[in-house]
Amino acid sequence: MTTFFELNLGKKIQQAISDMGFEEPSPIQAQCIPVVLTGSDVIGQAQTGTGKTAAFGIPLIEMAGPSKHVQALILTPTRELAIQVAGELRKIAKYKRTRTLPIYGGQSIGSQIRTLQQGVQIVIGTPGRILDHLRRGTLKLDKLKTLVLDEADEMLDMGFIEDIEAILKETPEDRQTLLFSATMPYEVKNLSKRYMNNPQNVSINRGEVTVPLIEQVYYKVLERTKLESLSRIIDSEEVELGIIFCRTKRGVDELTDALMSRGYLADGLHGDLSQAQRDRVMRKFRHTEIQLLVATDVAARGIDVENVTHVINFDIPQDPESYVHRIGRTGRAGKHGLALTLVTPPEFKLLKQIEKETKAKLISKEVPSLADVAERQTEIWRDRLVRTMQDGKLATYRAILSGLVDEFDPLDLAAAALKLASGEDFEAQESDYNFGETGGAPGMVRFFLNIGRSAKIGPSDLVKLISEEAGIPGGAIGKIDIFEKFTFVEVQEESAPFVFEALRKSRINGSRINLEPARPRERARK
Ligand SMILES: Nc1ncnc2c1ncn2[C@@H]1O[C@H](COP(=O)(O)OP(=O)(O)OP(=O)(O)O)[C@@H](O)[C@H]1O
Ligand SMILES: [Mg+2]
Repeated sequence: MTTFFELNLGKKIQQAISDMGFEEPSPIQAQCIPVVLTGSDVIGQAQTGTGKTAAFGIPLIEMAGPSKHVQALILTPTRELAIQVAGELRKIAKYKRTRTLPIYGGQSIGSQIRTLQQGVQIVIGTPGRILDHLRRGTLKLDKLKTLVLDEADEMLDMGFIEDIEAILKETPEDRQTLLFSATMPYEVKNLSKRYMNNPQNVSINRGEVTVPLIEQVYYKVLERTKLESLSRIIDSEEVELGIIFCRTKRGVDELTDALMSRGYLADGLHGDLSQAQRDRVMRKFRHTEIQLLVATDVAARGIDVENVTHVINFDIPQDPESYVHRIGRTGRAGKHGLALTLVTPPEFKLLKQIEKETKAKLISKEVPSLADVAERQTEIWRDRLVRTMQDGKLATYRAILSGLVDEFDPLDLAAAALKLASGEDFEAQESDYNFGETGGAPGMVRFFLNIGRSAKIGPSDLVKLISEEAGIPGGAIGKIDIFEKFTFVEVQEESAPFVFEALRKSRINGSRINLEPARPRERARK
């Protein structure tokens, strides 16, 4: 087993790597770093989440000299990835202070130009904006020593190849060229030889492209009940962070809205959003302010967010490479992950093709029934409770309870605590969900709001807000049930149209309220 020490890296870099918490090099790092340091061209292939970024990042920083010219250029297919790779390089360069800069579209070109003028040694960018700078003469690559194509097969694909060739023309012939990806189809490897000089192949785990730590499952679903299937699947899983992939931008918008109105903490990411919006969504996801990131393939490659437990293909990916990269957003750096794919009948052929080309075995599971979901929820809460108890550090809570156990039944106390903590009123759900069957109050219409307890708005605030916005007396508002992620409000029938109109237009904490008259829910099958 190689250690970072044995790789003969500078002290400052070794210290930085140790600060990053890396104890030993991953296989691709152990094999690539020495070869890259000799100046060779390298084609590096290793599974998703196995540290390819540092496999080129560490030697790049090691080789960076004091000259203020751009010495290395890393190209990535998306802006988010450019930002992330730049972040990882900055960490490696923490003590050496090599100057790095991410350059991507949608960001002020002026500030990029000013930083470039001050001298940058390593640029990380997306092809379009890099070309823009080359044409303006604000970026010069004539002293470039190393060019890296991260996600190389994507970069050499039709969508990017012209831009890449145009950029290559601006670089010295004798540059070092490094290609990295988890997938490297034969044709791409062949094509890449045109741009490389006697490349060394470093390939880890030949023949097995997906990560064994990712459990792969598929569900047979029908197009028209896909959303309901997805909700049940999510509700019966313990999702810490999940990425849900859709085929189109519009699909992302629609699914995001639908999930939000069902009370999930979700937000969408695709290429038609402004850069500020894209940044905000990624930040919220990285800080776990949202639980579900709904995205197009813009998030399929390279994106590394800690604790993504689930990847869900709401729409099955169109080719096996996309599948490999999408599911690779989980199961990273030695962690387990779950990849769930929804498949409609006409898509079965695609599924078979994915299985064949990735040599992966997807297990088939049934979409859970409502009764299954209820059972799973109970299990999930039971597990969480036991885990919390076993983790200890309960002194404060025990102190609160110690005065109560003499007076009340401990089981009742525990039940009340669980009710509070779960934020779900399982008892209330029995009757309220089945509106129309066990009956909401007569003469009342119930509304469903996508704001919940997390919005920190109490019942009296809601009464005030609704009565003011809709111009109805407060007395027209009946029962309000605030759950963790959503709220039910009952309103007298004659006031309902005003409430509907008013709430549709209003915002709470800056975001649009999703509102719909509550429909009777399917009764859990017993
Ligand atoms: N030697 C190491 N020890 C521990 N963690 C590491 C090591 N190298 C990298 N990591 C961490 O592993 C995670 C995945 O690394 P990285 O994003 O470079 O994977 P990748 O191989 O580029 O994956 P992808 O194919 O999806 O782009 C990152 O969070 C990174 O910080
Ligand atoms: Mg990567």
